[in-house]
Amino acid sequence: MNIKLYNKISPKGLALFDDETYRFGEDVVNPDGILVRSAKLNDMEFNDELRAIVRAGAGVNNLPIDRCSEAGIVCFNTPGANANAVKELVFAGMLLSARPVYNAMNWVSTLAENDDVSTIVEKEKSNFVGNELRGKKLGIIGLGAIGIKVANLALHFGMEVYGYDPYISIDAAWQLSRKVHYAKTLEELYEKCDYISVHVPLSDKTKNMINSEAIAKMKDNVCILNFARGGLVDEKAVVDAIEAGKVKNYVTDFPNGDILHAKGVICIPHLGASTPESEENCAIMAVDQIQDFLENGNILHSVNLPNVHMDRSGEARITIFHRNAPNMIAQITQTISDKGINIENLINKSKNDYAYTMVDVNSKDVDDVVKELSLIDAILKVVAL
Ligand SMILES: NC(=O)c1ccc[n+]([C@@H]2O[C@H](COP(=O)([O-])OP(=O)(O)OC[C@H]3O[C@@H](n4cnc5c(N)ncnc54)[C@H](O)[C@@H]3O)[C@@H](O)[C@H]2O)c1
Ligand SMILES: O=C(O)CC[C@@H](O)C(=O)O
Repeated sequence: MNIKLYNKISPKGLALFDDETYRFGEDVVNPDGILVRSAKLNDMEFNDELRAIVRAGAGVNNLPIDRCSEAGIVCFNTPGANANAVKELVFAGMLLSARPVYNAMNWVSTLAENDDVSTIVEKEKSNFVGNELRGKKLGIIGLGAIGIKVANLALHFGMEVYGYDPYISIDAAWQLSRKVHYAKTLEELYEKCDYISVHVPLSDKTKNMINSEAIAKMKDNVCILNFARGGLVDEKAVVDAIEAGKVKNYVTDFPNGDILHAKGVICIPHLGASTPESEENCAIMAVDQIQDFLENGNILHSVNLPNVHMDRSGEARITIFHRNAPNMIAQITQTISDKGINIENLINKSKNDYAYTMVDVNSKDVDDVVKELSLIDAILKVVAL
């Protein structure tokens, strides 16, 4: 099978590919699977053989999910695999805002070796006084893998933490410290917090959620941290609010030409997940997930289909990506039994508009069945394994 790589995928993950079955690289053509990090695949044409795209990371706004679903391509990500790395950098960002370390270090570097450095430092250090995080209020928007870790760590810094996430998962809620205050509305979080950190996916609903209206509700001198996606923040509104003295800093992992040299903006070059540890975690999860899917049809951590796992039985497995429409199981089983093939085992699960069925059958001779199933209107892709 052919796996096309975009971006640098950790060799620790790639080493898990079985050499006899897989060929991988950046120059692979007609891939069965794609592994990608931040490369934008939104406008890419995909080949018919392509069955899976795995985003080795969390955000999937660089994938055309709707178009993939219609083409029967399963999209995956690796939830939580880089969350610790991002959490740590969020605190670096918070500290860079609280204490003017960056400007102070720049100033120190202007001193000459033959200066009386220690005397000058002691005399001038009062120019670089900052605040402590302890006792300050941190608001976290989005309590997923990263938001939870940031919230829990902030408590150890002595911060008072407010969290907002109307869609929080049960797993996530279990991991969140009881000491985190539950903000019922964004307004509550905005009016209370000195630091506001955004950890939600970028979507049509969340685009520009931090805009001038939101900023107007925030406390004066607030620091806004964005380690999620540039598009979540209306950058012009933030830059204007910094100029007006309303916002102290905007710390972002997503710089661009418009904000690069703006006053009060602290730009980090998308380093949130750039640690060997998280690159390895993401790559290992991505390779495990794509291999189990391409070889067995099992799905774990897809963003357009639910988790589906079935132990192998019978002589062959038929996997079917279809619309979540009425009468699909009846049509599938009828088509198979019309060919005199017995079904050993079957699983069907759906997620929103799409569904996935795996059928284990007692015959290896399934080419005709696959062809007939492919002709059914709501079926988007059929593969025999
Ligand atoms: N800087 C980096 O390198 C880096 C690394 C990893 C992730 N990210 C970004 O961070 C985002 C979050 O990552 P994660 O791993 O925590 O994802 P996650 O899916 O575990 O968590 C996202 C959380 O946001 C919540 N949410 C969604 N819409 C919301 C809304 N309108 N208001 C409040 N909460 C909302 C969800 O319920 C979920 O709990 C990713 O989507 C990605 O864009 C950036
Ligand atoms: O791969 C990276 O370096 C960044 C990943 C990050 O943006 C994510 O969404 O997981």
